[in-house]
Amino acid sequence: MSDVVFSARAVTKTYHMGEVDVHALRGVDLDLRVGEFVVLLGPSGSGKSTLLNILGGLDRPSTGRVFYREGELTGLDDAGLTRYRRYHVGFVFQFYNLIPSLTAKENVALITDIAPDPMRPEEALALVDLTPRMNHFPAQLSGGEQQRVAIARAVAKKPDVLLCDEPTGALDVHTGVLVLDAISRINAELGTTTAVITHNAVIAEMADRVISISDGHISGVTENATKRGASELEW
Ligand SMILES: Nc1ncnc2c1ncn2[C@@H]1O[C@H](COP(=O)(O)OP(=O)(O)OP(=O)(O)O)[C@@H](O)[C@H]1O
Repeated sequence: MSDVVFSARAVTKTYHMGEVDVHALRGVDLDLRVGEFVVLLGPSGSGKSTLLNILGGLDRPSTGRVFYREGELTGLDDAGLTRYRRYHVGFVFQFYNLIPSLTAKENVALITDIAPDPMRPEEALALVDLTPRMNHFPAQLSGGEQQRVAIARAVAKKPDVLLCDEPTGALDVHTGVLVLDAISRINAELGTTTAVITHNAVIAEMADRVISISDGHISGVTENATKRGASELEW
């Protein structure tokens, strides 16, 4: 069996803004392997979110092809992409998007209620060290705790891939480290292929591989001979 989860081939994305064409991706070739922890590193506007959204089936390339395991995402219709996202992908964004009137456990249960083979909400919250806060509402949790609820919600359906867009963007260092630690533990313990977008080069030290993106291109790929744990990072 191939160890490749995603393959992107000659992927471009152009946004047409009135008279102006914005070339967000200018020809990306990329393979992501089963179980790896990848950081997508690049400056603002370089195309990181666009690439992650295409891999996650939230958006489509303008040209090029994207494969997920033995299927082709670029061959799916909208219903197919929705199924793909629902069953295979967990997303974590910079802002947590929790429902304020539901507790942490209830926010996670929203997903576990519709997934085919989920873990229990309690289990997902234990993975991110939030057992004691399970019955708290978002307003009663710190930013980092809310982000960990969002991570629990993303992984509770046991997705194959976890895609995180600036998960620590709104957090201070200490809280950011706790969030990154939760993400890397999930990658290690569940084997969930994980991609994290950041423009913070320090975070790249946690990854198996660092994919550098600039101006819509992949400008470099490096393997980290040794990975650093989240608690060893400082920025
Ligand atoms: N929906 C859209 N419509 C028009 N242009 C867009 C859209 N989404 C992204 N872009 C443009 O595409 C380019 C790449 O954006 P993208 O969000 O992928 O970059 P990024 O590297 O994730 O940036 P950041 O770190 O600031 O989030 C930018 O020039 C952006 O303005």
